[in-house]
Amino acid sequence: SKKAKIWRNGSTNELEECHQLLGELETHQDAWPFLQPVNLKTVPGYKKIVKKPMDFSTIREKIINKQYSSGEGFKDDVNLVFDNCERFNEDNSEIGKAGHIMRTFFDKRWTELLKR
Ligand SMILES: Cc1ncccc1N[C@@H]1CCC[C@@H]1S(C)(=O)=O
Repeated sequence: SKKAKIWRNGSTNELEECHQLLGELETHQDAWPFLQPVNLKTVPGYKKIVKKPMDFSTIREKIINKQYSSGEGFKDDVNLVFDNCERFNEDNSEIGKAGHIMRTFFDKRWTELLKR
């Protein structure tokens, strides 16, 4: 069977680790563009260009409502936030730069959480 993932604190409670990591994302100084859903009324083109909007508050709701069955679903939604950001924003824009910083931060913390 699939080798169980042992998390940093030895817990196998993946979703508790995800909830903790979400808190770190939300309080990061460069999280400001991603805290709430992109405003589809005030951001021209976003609704058409970005097929699956995602943001940190929506991820929080999904954790609370137990909509993730594993850490993988959580990781996929966090990466969706950053992929949407890259698709819509120039790399050297303020929002684009924040997205790259946040993705690097997330990738590092995700790797630290996962001990095979
Ligand atoms: C993440 C993103 N991607 C494309 C355009 C805009 C945004 N964020 C904006 C910047 C600050 C908050 C607004 S928001 C989240 O209120 O739309």
